[in-house]
Amino acid sequence: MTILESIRQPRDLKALTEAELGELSDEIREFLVHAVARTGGHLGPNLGVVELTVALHRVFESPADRILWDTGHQSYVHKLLTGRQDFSKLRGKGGLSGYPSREESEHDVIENSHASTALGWADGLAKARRVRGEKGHVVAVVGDGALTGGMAWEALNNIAAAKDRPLIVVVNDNERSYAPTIGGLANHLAALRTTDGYERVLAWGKAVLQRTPLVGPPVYEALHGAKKGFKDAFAPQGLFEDLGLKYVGPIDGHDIRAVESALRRAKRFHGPVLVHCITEKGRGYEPALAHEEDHFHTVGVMDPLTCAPLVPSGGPSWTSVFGEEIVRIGEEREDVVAITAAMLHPVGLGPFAERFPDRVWDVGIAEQHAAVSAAGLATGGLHPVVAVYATFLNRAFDQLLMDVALHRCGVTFVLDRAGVTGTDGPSHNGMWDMSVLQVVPGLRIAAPRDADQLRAQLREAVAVDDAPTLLRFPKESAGPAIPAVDRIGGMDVLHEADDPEVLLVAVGVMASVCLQAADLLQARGIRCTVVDPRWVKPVDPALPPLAAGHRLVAVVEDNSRAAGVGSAVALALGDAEVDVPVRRFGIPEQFLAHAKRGEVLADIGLTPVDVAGRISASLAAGQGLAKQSPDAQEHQA
Ligand SMILES: Cc1ncc(C[n+]2csc(CCOP(=O)(O)OP(=O)(O)O)c2C)c(N)n1
Ligand SMILES: CC(=O)[C@@H](O)[C@H](O)COP(=O)(O)O
Ligand SMILES: [Mg+2]
Repeated sequence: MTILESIRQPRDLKALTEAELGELSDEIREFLVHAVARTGGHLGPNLGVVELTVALHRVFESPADRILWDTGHQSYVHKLLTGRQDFSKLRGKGGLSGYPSREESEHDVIENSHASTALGWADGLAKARRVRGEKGHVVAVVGDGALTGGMAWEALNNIAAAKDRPLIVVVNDNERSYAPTIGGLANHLAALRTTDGYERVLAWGKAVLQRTPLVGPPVYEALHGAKKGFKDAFAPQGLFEDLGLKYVGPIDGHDIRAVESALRRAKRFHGPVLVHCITEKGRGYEPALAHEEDHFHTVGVMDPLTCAPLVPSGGPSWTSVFGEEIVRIGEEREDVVAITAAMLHPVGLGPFAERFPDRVWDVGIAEQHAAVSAAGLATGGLHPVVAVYATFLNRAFDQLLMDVALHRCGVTFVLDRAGVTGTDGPSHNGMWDMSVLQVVPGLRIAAPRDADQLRAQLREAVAVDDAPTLLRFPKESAGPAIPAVDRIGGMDVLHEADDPEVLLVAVGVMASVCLQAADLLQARGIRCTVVDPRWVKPVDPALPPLAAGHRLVAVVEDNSRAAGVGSAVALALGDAEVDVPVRRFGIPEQFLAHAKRGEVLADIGLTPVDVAGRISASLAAGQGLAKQSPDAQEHQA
């Protein structure tokens, strides 16, 4: 039995010797590389927190002490030490989640994936403990990247204000988000890390320790106790101490003894403490360390020896199509600039940054700032393209509404990972954008159905300089081109029939589902028109008159059914007094468990067979009995 297998719960760690802890760390890294290579997942971040996680679980008594992981993508080691060692279906249907999950364990507190929230949670939990007179520590682990998010600073402002309320913030500083973390905060962390004299003092301390093994631990404690003095003498004045947090660090986050010592001192302190740990993303796995772009932040299924992908790609990704086209547009228009929220490569802006390094900004994990800054750029005469994952735009709703739309700024938002993303679980699906954004006056939303449409609609979007525009597309490959057979208004007709009964409105990537559903319906003698509205907000004025020539309208979208495109179409038909029932096919109003995208779509009935089956059942039940029937009622699927 390996040491790792012998760890069933955190308390099992306490009996291990220093040598065994070293062995355990090696075993964990070996386990992570092989397990994550089999399923895909967040490899680099987890390789970086092995010793930190072991130390946390040796010093604190989870779950009585609450250990919170910001973003949650670095919680695999925590899972391994809290009784979850079956990683065979990690992020897959029925397997472990890629993030903390309350359903999985009493040791998990926040079910996250959106960054920069853990400090706010910690603030609330610490306050609750105080009010209820409960004992126990609250510890929040936050990355240097997550610390660039505004929410983290709102929380720190509150945490620092309560001098007598214990709360421990552990900064896991690996100098990277995906790419190196940017900005004033990153510079400050670097200054704390690299002050020459301070480094020399630390090196001297380590050397003393190594020479005196018997008195090592007490000397270590004394050395760390004296650190504040050293820091004042040699390091720049700490921003955190100026704010009112006790600063402990910087600590070598791969030295379990050093981390434990720092955590124990933090635990004894009766107010807010920040422990600054220096770690290495991808630690112990050469291919990750050598990977300049992101140190294997996430990997797909791969061979752990060669790192060759084991799942064939299905053609160019949506991301790469966007990435290439925005460079072409950039060549033609000098005013087009780009913004990323710490995800330059994942959103496809890498080539643009290479070609136009002065026309792209990484603003950190700060979607709200990205939107407001874009409003400023637009007002300053440029056309910004803000590229984010769909789920993260939720953060910037108010800024899109009040700063961009109210001021009629020509800003283009590009939402990658829209719709069901699947394996990253409930918080990562980009399934709300077309609902929450319906209410934004002046905003135009495009949902391209294929790569050609993405290129064309991106160009249409950046041509709008007096209102916000937005494009959304899903994860993975863009699939084959879907030709139009006709154009009505601004909409592409994808399939026609004589005397059609059903109008299928295919939103973006759901075009292929609708075409297949139309074939299935045709086989049952039900004739369909399939139309791709291209721009789904506002509803094309040609849609209501087209709908009037059918018995039933079915809107199929990879977005929440609640208040999405289907609802907007129903509203437009109502306003135009077109009395044809509308069935809405979309994502039910629920949080979707992690599984592959295809599995999730099948579970929620967004497949051609389901769509066709439900449409023919509606018709058989008498819905849309006659074209333009005055009695037809709008149908809520
Ligand atoms: C609001 C939000 N925006 C973007 C992301 C995408 N994202 C996931 S992890 C990450 C980088 C996190 O860096 P850091 O906190 O330093 O953790 P590390 O991976 O370095 O351990 C980003 C940008 C996110 N999770 N949440
Ligand atoms: C934690 C987080 O938000 C990202 O790391 C995300 O998991 C990446 O998703 P993709 O793998 O789809 O880029
Ligand atoms: Mg980091």
